[in-house]
Amino acid sequence: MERLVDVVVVGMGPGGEHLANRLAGAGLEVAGVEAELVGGECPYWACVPSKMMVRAAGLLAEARRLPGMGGKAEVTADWAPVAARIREEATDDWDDRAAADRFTDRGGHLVRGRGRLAGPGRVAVDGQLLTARRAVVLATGAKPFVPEVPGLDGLPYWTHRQAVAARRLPQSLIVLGGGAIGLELAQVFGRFGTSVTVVEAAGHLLPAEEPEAGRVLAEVLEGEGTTVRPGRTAFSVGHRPGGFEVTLDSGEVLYAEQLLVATGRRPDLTGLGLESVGLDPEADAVAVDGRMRAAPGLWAVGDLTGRGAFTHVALHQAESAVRDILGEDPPTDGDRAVPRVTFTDPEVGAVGLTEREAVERGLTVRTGTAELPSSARGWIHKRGNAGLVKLVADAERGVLVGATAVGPTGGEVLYGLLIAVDAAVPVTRLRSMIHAYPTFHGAVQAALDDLD
Ligand SMILES: Cc1cc2nc3c(=O)[nH]c(=O)nc-3n(C[C@H](O)[C@H](O)[C@H](O)COP(=O)(O)OP(=O)(O)OC[C@H]3O[C@@H](n4cnc5c(N)ncnc54)[C@H](O)[C@@H]3O)c2cc1C
Ligand SMILES: NC(=O)c1ccc[n+]([C@@H]2O[C@H](COP(=O)([O-])OP(=O)(O)OC[C@H]3O[C@@H](n4cnc5c(N)ncnc54)[C@H](O)[C@@H]3O)[C@@H](O)[C@H]2O)c1
Repeated sequence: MERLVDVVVVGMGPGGEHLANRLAGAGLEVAGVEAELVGGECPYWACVPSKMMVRAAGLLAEARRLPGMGGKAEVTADWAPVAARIREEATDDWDDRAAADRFTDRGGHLVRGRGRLAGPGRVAVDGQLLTARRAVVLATGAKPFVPEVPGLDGLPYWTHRQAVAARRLPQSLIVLGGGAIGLELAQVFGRFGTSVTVVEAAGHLLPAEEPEAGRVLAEVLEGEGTTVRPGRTAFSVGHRPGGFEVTLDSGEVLYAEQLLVATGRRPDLTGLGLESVGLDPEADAVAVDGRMRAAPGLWAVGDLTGRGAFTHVALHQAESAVRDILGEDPPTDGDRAVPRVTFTDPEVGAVGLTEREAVERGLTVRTGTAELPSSARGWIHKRGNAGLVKLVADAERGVLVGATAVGPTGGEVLYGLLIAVDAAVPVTRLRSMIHAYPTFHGAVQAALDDLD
């Protein structure tokens, strides 16, 4: 069976769904191909349910902070309402009817199945051939990267999907990987009573961010009873009834009821038929230009492009591709400053370059740091006030090229820093601004003063 449309979108996660809905809404004939659920990873197994978990765990932590601050509370953690909320409110029990209807109500043609390029402008899906007059867009996301650890293959370990769908929490958990997924979930489970150990290969947690952020997180997690093993990897893994046995490269042996592998996500290009359009199926990601073009008539957006695996990046890229496909005014720049927030407590908000990245680029780097507990708001806040603001400036241009805000609202404090970095606001101008008192973002002023 063959079908001719204007645009074929392969993969209907945040990137593909946004693009398909926008183009269908603009009157184009759009076929959206989806192998699992319309909406992709973010609403069903990632951002949304994990942030519901984070919110619940945050409430427990705040209640436990009451003594010495405002009374006392007897806190009894209960996973049942979290599991129910994930099923009923976040995922409709992993049913994508609402998202599918949003697309088809706009006139979109939803094709269930796994799409594969079959030459320029052509996509094959289970015996059906879709031909695009105007564009094919790849938006197939990424898959968990599981390291080759002896014994691990074939064992019933968790990825984030099983963690998010858990109806019952394990008594103990080893988390392999101290990045965003590992730390958000480790803290949630720890606060609900699971005994958690985090194993991170790099020298500090959250190695993509400033080391100071990783150190603050390690202190907070350890203070909550979580064991942290930075600079360690798994040497071997075994499993018997009752749980997992993980031997670290140091020789230490860890035991736990469950193992969560959170060692990164990678674009999965296998089976996409990239060779049929002259692209390398062995590449790490699908390379794109500033308009998200991958080849003539072919666009790619989202995690698949390897350019920052965040929903907001997928949406931004999708909008660039939409405008390019519609032939509208120049598409939005693909090189804007990318904000990143890890939703631990404290949150880690970051934008632009870390100090090390700035030095590696040969910039004349100045850094300024302010500790949150010694800021006015941090001191008032008291329990749960761990955090800092770190700024990275290019001294020659007199602008910030990177910034990190760790704290109870680090992701929100980030907004001002995002504007400063993205718009290259001169440091002299930032210093002359008035910061409201007493706010967490007030610490930015002290960090600016520290740049000298
Ligand atoms: C636990 C977790 C928490 C996260 N939290 C956040 C967060 O708080 N904030 C944030 O910004 N990001 C977060 N992320 C990252 C975010 O989920 C991704 O960046 C985002 O989902 C990427 O969107 P995408 O459209 O590129 O791909 P995906 O969401 O992966 O969607 C790709 C879709 O393509 C489909 N597909 C794949 N191959 C084919 C094929 N051949 N044919 C048809 N369909 C196919 C898949 O089934 C899927 O539905 C989190 C990720 C995880 C795992
Ligand atoms: N809040 C958010 O926006 C959010 C939340 C979760 C995930 N995400 C996205 O999902 C992506 C994947 O998340 P992730 O946490 O899996 O990846 P990640 O790359 O952020 O972290 C993986 C960690 O695992 C470590 N690691 C790798 N191999 C290891 C090994 N053998 N033993 C021990 N440690 C090992 C790495 O050093 C790294 O710190 C992230 O890049 C992020 O973009 C975003």
